[in-house]
Amino acid sequence: MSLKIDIRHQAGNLDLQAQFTVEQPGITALFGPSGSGKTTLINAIAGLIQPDNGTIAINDSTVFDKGTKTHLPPRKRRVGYVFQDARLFPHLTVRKNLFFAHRRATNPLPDNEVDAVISMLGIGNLLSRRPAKLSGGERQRVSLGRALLGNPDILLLDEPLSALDQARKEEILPYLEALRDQRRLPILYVSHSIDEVARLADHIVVMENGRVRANGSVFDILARTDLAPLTGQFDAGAVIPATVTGHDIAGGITYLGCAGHQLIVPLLAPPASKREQRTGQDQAQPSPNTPRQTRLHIRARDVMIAKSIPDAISANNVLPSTIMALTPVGSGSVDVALRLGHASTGKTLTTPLIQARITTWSAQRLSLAVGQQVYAVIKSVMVDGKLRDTDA
Ligand SMILES: Nc1ncnc2c1ncn2[C@@H]1O[C@H](COP(=O)(O)OP(=O)(O)OP(=O)(O)O)[C@@H](O)[C@H]1O
Repeated sequence: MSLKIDIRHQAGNLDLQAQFTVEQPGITALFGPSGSGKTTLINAIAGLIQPDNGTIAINDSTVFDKGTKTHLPPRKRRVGYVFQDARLFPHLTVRKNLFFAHRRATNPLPDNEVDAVISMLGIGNLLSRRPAKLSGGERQRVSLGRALLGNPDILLLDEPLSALDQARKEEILPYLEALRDQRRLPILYVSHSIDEVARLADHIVVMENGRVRANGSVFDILARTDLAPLTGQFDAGAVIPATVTGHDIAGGITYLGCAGHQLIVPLLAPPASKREQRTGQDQAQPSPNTPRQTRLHIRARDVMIAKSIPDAISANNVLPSTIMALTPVGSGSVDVALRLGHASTGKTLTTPLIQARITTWSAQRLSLAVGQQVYAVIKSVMVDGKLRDTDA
């Protein structure tokens, strides 16, 4: 699965010059300030607009090439598009909306997979309803189902959650995670919300003024404090992958594993319980020792640095780390990029990066330098969208 973009397009004041490749399945977020050209770019991929110049290839099939005058119409591109508003036919039931697209697709999803998609999106009980009788979140799930029934090679999502309130967003996010994890379809996801991107995306393409400013894994891009002004409301810091390895219900804590290290946070309820409670099954208690993947958002201002393992402090999470870079921020602070772990001689660390923001005075007092082995003291982390103090 691949998407190769190399286009140039002038639209009003926008001078779009975008060049990037997505080789992997999973979610690639297209992120950037309003007006940076995200929608124009995915409209070009979908075939809704024709760029002034360049090429677009989906799965090695050229869908646009100015040089050879190739411009496949949208329905021949095997692209699923979900807009901000669901755009369902109001006079048709959910079933008819879904199968309207299925019948017209050149290569529709095989019948034996249709039920799996309907069940994955939790819309089986909505099939006889009209769109007016659905919540905003349900409408977007139907819209996702409609796009998937066309059996696309790539899914384009243009801010699919932005018209929903927080509760409806929380309702639909697990379905997007299931889509990412179960169907292994490449998804290009336009979003303004860095929290959504941090939770969902595997890769990020950062756009600014019609240009691709950065392109890389979600973990590398979000650890770059030089991009923090572009990523806006995001607290400078890092997002790192972790596994929920177990719970101590009596002690009120959850154990997380990350790159061979253990972190402790206040007890987390497994997210599956929300879905199961909605379908009527009761699961009030988290089940102990159920591994699941999650992501931790660690803000730079929540990380302190110690040169040796601190004794008798309340912080539970003290992780051996190696200093990779020291970057001044303004006049009085320094961002310290840290890789988890202490490398043995001659070995290069490939563990996740985190950031600590400390005063210049502290950095000088501790004589911090690149390559030094230190300890990151993590005061709080964001897990499942909530900030959790880890020394509580
Ligand atoms: N058909 C057009 N005619 C004139 N200007 C256009 C046209 N299409 C896009 N633009 C210009 O391109 C800019 C970028 O639009 P686009 O919708 O691609 O940005 P965006 O990054 O998706 O923004 P947002 O996040 O606000 O949706 C717009 O602000 C507008 O000035």
